[in-house]
Amino acid sequence: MSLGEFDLIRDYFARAQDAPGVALGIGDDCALLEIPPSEQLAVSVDTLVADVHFPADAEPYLVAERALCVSLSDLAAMGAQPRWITLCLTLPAFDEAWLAGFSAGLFSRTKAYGCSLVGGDTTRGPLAISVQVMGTVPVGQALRRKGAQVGDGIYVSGPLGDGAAALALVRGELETTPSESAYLRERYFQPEPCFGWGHALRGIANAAIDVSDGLVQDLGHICSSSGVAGLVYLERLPFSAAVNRLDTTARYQAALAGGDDYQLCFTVPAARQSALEELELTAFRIGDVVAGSGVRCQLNGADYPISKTGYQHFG
Ligand SMILES: Nc1ncnc2c1ncn2[C@@H]1O[C@H](COP(=O)(O)OP(=O)(O)OP(=O)(O)O)[C@@H](O)[C@H]1O
Ligand SMILES: Cc1ncc(C[n+]2csc(CCOP(=O)(O)O)c2C)c(N)n1
Ligand SMILES: [Mg+2]
Repeated sequence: MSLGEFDLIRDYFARAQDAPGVALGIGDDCALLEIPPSEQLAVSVDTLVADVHFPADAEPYLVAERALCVSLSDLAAMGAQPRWITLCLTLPAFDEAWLAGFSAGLFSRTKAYGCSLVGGDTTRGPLAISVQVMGTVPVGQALRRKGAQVGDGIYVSGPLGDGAAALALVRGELETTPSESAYLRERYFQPEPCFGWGHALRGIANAAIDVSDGLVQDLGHICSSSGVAGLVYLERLPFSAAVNRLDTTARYQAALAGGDDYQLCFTVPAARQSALEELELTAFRIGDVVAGSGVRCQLNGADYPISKTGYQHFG
């Protein structure tokens, strides 16, 4: 007997979940969700296309983890708490082994981040995965791209360039030690959304974004939304041991324009710097918000021209 899309949904995704805030989950025309009156709903969707966002032959468990992590990263960047997700799957075939792995990877991460799958859509075609994420944030407290002010410090939550180095490794173009390989593979397939940071920065940061496309492009979004310019001091950028192994040009290229890092980049005014320092998290101050527009980089005081600012699908 051949199995259809309804069997697929029942067998791999329609788990009984007694999840908070879900009045009605998978199985009807819509899910019904309950949002406390003091909270706003934060919603975002990201699509991952085979061989554009992940290698088509990657293990399905890891593909699911990556899809969830990169989508949740946008909620973290807004300071929202993850609550619910929907999943749109386009699959070339009904491959039970692939689905079993994907479903296990997906539910391992929904459990880790405390969110539940409440619906989705399943179609046949070239492999692509869209995860819509929904979170809640106290009214008026979301971190936005707009709000950076001249005089703010520019910070990142952790090392940059891992995404680009990890992609080179996954493609077999980079040789590293076994422990650095393990680190980079984890950064590629399970890029931790910075929920601790997003939450802690509410009331401290003037503006925030997650670094998905590349630092210069993503910081550029903060700058254009806020009507300011960014000055980045390259000698202050934090790198992992694996990225430090790259030559200088490749290292800065990876950090500035590689993308796939999913760190937060944010700005903090001088008056709230001590509150930032009191957090149990270590931020790296990499630059200053200045008057003007765009993002400029300097290396030890000298201008450092940027040839590429980040990933663009049609660039
Ligand atoms: N096709 C679309 N229709 C409507 N809005 C869109 C569309 N594509 C993107 N957007 C919106 O444009 C804004 C920027 O989207 P973008 O995808 O660049 O941000 P992002 O999700 O932070 O980046 P990334 O996809 O690299 O993680 C978001 O508010 C997004 O919702
Ligand atoms: C197999 C493979 N090839 C290339 C890349 C690099 N890449 C693809 S999309 C993107 C930006 C974020 O995407 P979006 O803007 O669509 O959210 C980056 C850095 C990858 N991750 N996997
Ligand atoms: Mg984003």
